[in-house]
Amino acid sequence: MAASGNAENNSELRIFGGLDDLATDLAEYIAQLSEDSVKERGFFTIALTGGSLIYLIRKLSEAPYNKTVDWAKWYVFWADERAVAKNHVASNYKLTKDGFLSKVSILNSHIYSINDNLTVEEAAREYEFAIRQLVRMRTIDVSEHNDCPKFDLILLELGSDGHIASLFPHHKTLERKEDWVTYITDSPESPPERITFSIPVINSASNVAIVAVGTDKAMAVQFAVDLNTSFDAFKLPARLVNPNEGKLVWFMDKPAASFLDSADES
Ligand SMILES: O=C1O[C@H](COP(=O)(O)O)[C@@H](O)[C@H](O)[C@H]1O
Repeated sequence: MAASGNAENNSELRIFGGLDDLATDLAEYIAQLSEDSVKERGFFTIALTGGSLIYLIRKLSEAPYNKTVDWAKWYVFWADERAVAKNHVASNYKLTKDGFLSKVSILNSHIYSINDNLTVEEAAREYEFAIRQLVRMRTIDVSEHNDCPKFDLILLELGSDGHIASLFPHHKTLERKEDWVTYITDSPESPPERITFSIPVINSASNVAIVAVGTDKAMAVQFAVDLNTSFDAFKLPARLVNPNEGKLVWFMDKPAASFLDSADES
């Protein structure tokens, strides 16, 4: 693995020769954050997304983590969801349940999936309300910077157009400052209706990790990571990820990192 950091914005790039090494390191990173959060606050609040990410966190359900992680302290959320039934192949909940949740002992009452029986607007409001209750009880920490929830970890996957969660280039959701959870009805990727965390919520997390794998992500990675290049961030939502008080770690394979100078060092 090649690693490099940027002290100015508290970010780190981890570049791996293969997906198995990436998955091993990602599992260790999540397990360590879980241990630290449980020690510090008694809970671990994690927001997941869809894509190949769920396959890449599979090692958490294997030894030693299946035994060593304090699963009873986990609270699981989704940073985005597609407006489809929970048993639909495009559902991020289904993907996560089949690939991860069904293999570890997280309490059902700690799994906060997004309601698939409402309009996206209603589902977003309901989800935000549930998160507000958990912030009030301090199960989810609160940001000292604003009143936003401070998740212990938000785990995102980069889209080849630079989208993260369901925040797409040039979309008006990128400007939402007040909403914690918002919705779209015109996603450029199917399905068109989706629910998503807003940028302020993502940037209020204690830790944000972005996974990028494959050559089709290389261009988006370059513009998201190289903050010295002038570039309109609204064209590339991942560039807007800059945790206020937290840390950002990128996990990528060599093809995704191939346009970065640091990729040559590994
Ligand atoms: O639509 C989505 O895409 C991203 C990942 O992008 P992909 O092009 O690699 O599939 C995913 O993280 C997000 O949760 C999802 O809804």
